[in-house]
Amino acid sequence: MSARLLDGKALGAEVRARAGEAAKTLPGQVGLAVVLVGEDPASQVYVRNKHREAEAAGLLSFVHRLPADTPEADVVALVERLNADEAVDGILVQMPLPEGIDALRVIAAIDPDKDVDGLTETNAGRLLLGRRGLVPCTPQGSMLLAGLALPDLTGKTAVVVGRSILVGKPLALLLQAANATVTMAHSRTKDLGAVCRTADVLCAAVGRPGLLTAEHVKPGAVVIDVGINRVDAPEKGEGKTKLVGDVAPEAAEVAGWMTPVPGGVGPMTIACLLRNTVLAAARRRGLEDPRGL
Ligand SMILES: NC(=O)C1=CN([C@@H]2O[C@H](COP(=O)(O)OP(=O)(O)OC[C@H]3O[C@@H](n4cnc5c(N)ncnc54)[C@H](OP(=O)(O)O)[C@@H]3O)[C@@H](O)[C@H]2O)C=CC1
Ligand SMILES: Nc1nc(=O)c2c([nH]1)NC[C@@H]1CN(c3ccc(C(=O)N[C@@H](CCC(=O)O)C(=O)O)cc3)C=[N+]21
Repeated sequence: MSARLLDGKALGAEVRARAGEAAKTLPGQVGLAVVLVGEDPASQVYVRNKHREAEAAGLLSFVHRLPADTPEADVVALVERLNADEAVDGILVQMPLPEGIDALRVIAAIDPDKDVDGLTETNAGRLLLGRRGLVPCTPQGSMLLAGLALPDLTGKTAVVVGRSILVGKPLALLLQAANATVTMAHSRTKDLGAVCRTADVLCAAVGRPGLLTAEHVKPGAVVIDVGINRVDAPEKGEGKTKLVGDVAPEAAEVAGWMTPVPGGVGPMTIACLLRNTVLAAARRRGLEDPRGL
């Protein structure tokens, strides 16, 4: 058996197109501000992609680049300016922040109603309590991809490997909200293979290339690979690298459905960021959530 592909590029394009259509129905232009501190090469690529996709969807995109040695207080002051800026509907502070800047303090400065990353305590709390808020983009994108394979997760078993605030924890909450029976695994989990093999939906958000293999996968399972790892690729030529996930490619022999890396959860993350920005814009204008978003 070979797993069917859960295509994040194609679904992401649909989600972006719907976000663009919904943005057009709102008065004024929808604005997204991205803050990038320092020169992390991966972050630069992501921020460029976010800017390009936002503009392609008809949103205004403001990218604020600050040097790595910017004092925390200046980053916080920029966030506060963006909170007060009427043209800005969504604020994203790209992680990781340089050493010496406390990410929690910067995140805490973001207006929760502009927090399109869903990282503030307010939005994390809303998600926990099942109230309307802004849901982190990567977990949201993971759920949309899982939904292509299993439109109804009721009674299904789900295992989430990884318990970060950005991915693992919110993803487990979304799976629970969708009536799955959820297990969370992490670096202290005993017999990860046995735990993972219980999963109808197996989600990997770890950051270790190939940590999960065919042995971790229940036959026919839906595998959502959130991991984005840059590794050497000597087969492509000297000094070349490539992106791989947390799940070894041979797992596709056992899985029923699987997300590729690249082209899986990554593109969905950016699409859901645009979706969240349009949602935030509608709510800030006192309007209903746009239909079909
Ligand atoms: N596609 C996308 O859009 C995005 C992709 N990512 C990618 O997802 C991956 C995870 O990111 P993030 O959640 O931020 O990572 P973190 O480093 O914050 O968390 C990693 C988690 O994996 C767990 N872990 C580490 N080693 C093992 C192990 N051997 N067995 C089981 N669990 C383990 C850790 O456990 P413990 O808590 O015990 O330490 C931790 O909970 C990365 O590759 C990142 O690049 C991230 C964000 C967006
Ligand atoms: N505040 C904050 N919010 C984030 O959501 C956030 C962050 N910081 N820091 C880093 C992680 C990582 N992340 C990705 C987004 C898109 C791709 C993506 O588009 N990936 C493409 C490939 C891109 C490439 O070729 O490098 C793919 O998987 O197909 C990947 C990773 C968002 N993150």
